[in-house]
Parts: sequence; C-alpha cells; structure tokens
Amino acid sequence: MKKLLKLGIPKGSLQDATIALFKRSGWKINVNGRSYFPDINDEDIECALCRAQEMSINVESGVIDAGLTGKDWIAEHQSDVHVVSDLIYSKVSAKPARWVVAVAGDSPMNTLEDLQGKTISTELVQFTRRFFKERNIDVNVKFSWGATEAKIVSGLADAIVEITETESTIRAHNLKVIHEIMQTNTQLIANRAAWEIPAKREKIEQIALLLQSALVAGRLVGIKMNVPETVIEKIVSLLPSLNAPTVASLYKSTWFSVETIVDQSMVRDLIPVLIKEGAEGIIEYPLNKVL
Ligand SMILES: Nc1ncnc2c1ncn2[C@@H]1O[C@H](COP(=O)(O)OP(=O)(O)OP(=O)(O)O)[C@@H](O)[C@H]1O
Ligand SMILES: O=P(O)(O)OC[C@H]1O[C@H](OP(=O)(O)OP(=O)(O)O)[C@H](O)[C@@H]1O
Ligand SMILES: [Mg+2]
Repeated sequence: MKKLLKLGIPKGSLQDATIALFKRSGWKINVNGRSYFPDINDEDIECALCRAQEMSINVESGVIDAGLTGKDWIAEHQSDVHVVSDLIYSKVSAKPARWVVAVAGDSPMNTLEDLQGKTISTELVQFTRRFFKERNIDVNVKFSWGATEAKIVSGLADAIVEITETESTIRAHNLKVIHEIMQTNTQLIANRAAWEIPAKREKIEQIALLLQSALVAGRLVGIKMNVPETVIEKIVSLLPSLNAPTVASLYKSTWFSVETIVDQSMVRDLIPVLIKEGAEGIIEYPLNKVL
C-alpha cells in the first residue's frame, strides 16, 4: 500500500549521523544489505536512500516528498524547494561544515584576486563558477570526482573549493585556506506541492519538531544535586539554566534538591565550583529531547 510520505535519507557522509538522529527522535531506520529502501518503524513513511548531491533535485520534482541534505547541494542546484528546518549537524559533529578556497601552504596566493586566470578543482562546480563570476574574477573551474585536496599536491589544480569539517584533510595535504565561501548544514526540505497537502505537511512538521528537539537535547545535560539551606542562594546564582532551576525541599530536612538543564560544554567547569560551594550528591544525566 502507498504510504503517506516518501522521505529521502542522505546516502554517504550524512547517512550515519542522520539515522542516529532519527533514532534519538523515536524512529528506527534499518538499512537492509544492499537495498536503497530502508525500513522505518512508521507506517506513514516510506524511506529511500538518495545521494545528498541529488536529493534536492528529486524533492523539487516530487519523486520524493521530503528529504535531508546539505544546504550546499541545494544551493548548487538552485533548487526550488521548501526549507522546513535547519538541522545543525555534519558528518562527525553537531556543527556546520565550511566550503573553503584552499591553495598550497607555501603558495604566494593569499586572496581571491590572486586566483585570476588560475585553475580551480571542485565538486561544487556551478556554485563556484557563480561565486567567482559575481566578483569578476576569471577562473577555470574543473569538476572533481573527489580526493580534491590531492589535486593541488599533484599539480592538477592551482586551488580547490572543498568542504571541510575538522580540517584534517586540509592539514594532511599542507594546504592553506584563503577564503570561506559558504557555511553548510543539514536541512530538511519538502516538495512545494507536498507541503500544501495538510496530512503530508503535518507528518513533515512532526519529523522536523522531533529531529530538532533531539539535536538540542544532544547539546544539553541535566544536573541534579543536594544543597544545604545555608548556601542555596549562592548555588542557584551559579546555575545557568534554560529557565529558573527547580528547587524542592528534601523531606524532614534543611537541605534542598536542585535540578537544572545546562549546556554540556560547561559542566566540567561548573561541577568543581558547585562542590566547592557546598553542593553534594551531584548527578548528571543525558536528555533525549528538549521541546
Ligand atoms: N565532513 C564532511 N565531509 C563531506 N561532506 C559532509 C561532511 N559533513 C557534512 N557533509 C555534507 O554531506 C553532503 C555530501 O555527502 P556525500 O556523502 O553525498 O558526499 P561525499 O562525502 O563527498 O561522498 P563520497 O565522497 O563518499 O562520494 C554535503 O551536503 C555536505 O555538506
Ligand atoms: O575537514 P575534514 O573533517 O577532513 O572533512 C572534509 C573531507 O571529507 C570529505 O572527503 P570524502 O571522504 O567525501 O572524500 P572525497 O574527497 O573523495 O569525496 C571532503 O570532501 C573533504 O575531503
Ligand atoms: Mg566526498
């Protein structure tokens, strides 16, 4: 039977992070062997694996109702799709990635203008051509099938336009970044006609809401502690929180239980301070969703 929503899952760099995010959001996606049609535990959704590079083309044409892909490839194709939600994650982190112009580390080229008349290798050909044309810099943009960083080292190109997330590939080839041309992150996009169908839109919005809440939850943790009455005001003043922390009295005691949600990056600095100020029995726990 035909399902309500055909959903594109990006095959490749974003695949594992996307399936993991769906799992945290309450959907199990199972990729079976060589099949490009994974199972999902939702009778309204039919999943299809699709390359990130062509997702927006298939969403625009309506072959797929909605899908996840990078902002970069939507821009490359100038696809006419409805952007439902920005989901800030990349291959290995919950951060955007960057498309940069890079040259050999010892190159005398340091600015975009220095690339006048030079050869640039990239997978993102159309976007790169438009970028340089808008700046009246005449360059020869050549399509790269991948391993693009190697093309500077082997002398096949003077510069590259390439995506970087951790910069390890740039460093491994002794390149230097001379310009950032775009930041990119994953986006949930929908076919414009599908978006106008209430039942489809409702399902897409449900997916957007839960993916977003699982992403936010991934950055936060809960902390809970016991605090004597004498230092309660001081401890509360130290706690950053989404809202005010919850403070409850401990049964037949002058102590309080204090609970709050904080950014996980600050926990390692916060906990020693809380202990020093008199908090005890501190526990930290992960969150599944924050709505
Ligand atoms: N670290 C990363 N490296 C490459 N692409 C990334 C990274 N993080 C996020 N992306 C996004 O993944 C999408 C490209 O993924 P895709 O798997 O299709 O290309 P790829 O990694 O070049 O694939 P492959 O090289 O295996 O053919 C883009 O939208 C890009 O923005
Ligand atoms: O900044 P980093 O964390 O090193 O990640 C960026 C690198 O990862 C991707 O390569 P991919 O594995 O897709 O190989 P490819 O160049 O052959 O496409 C991308 O094309 C960069 O080379
Ligand atoms: Mg690649």
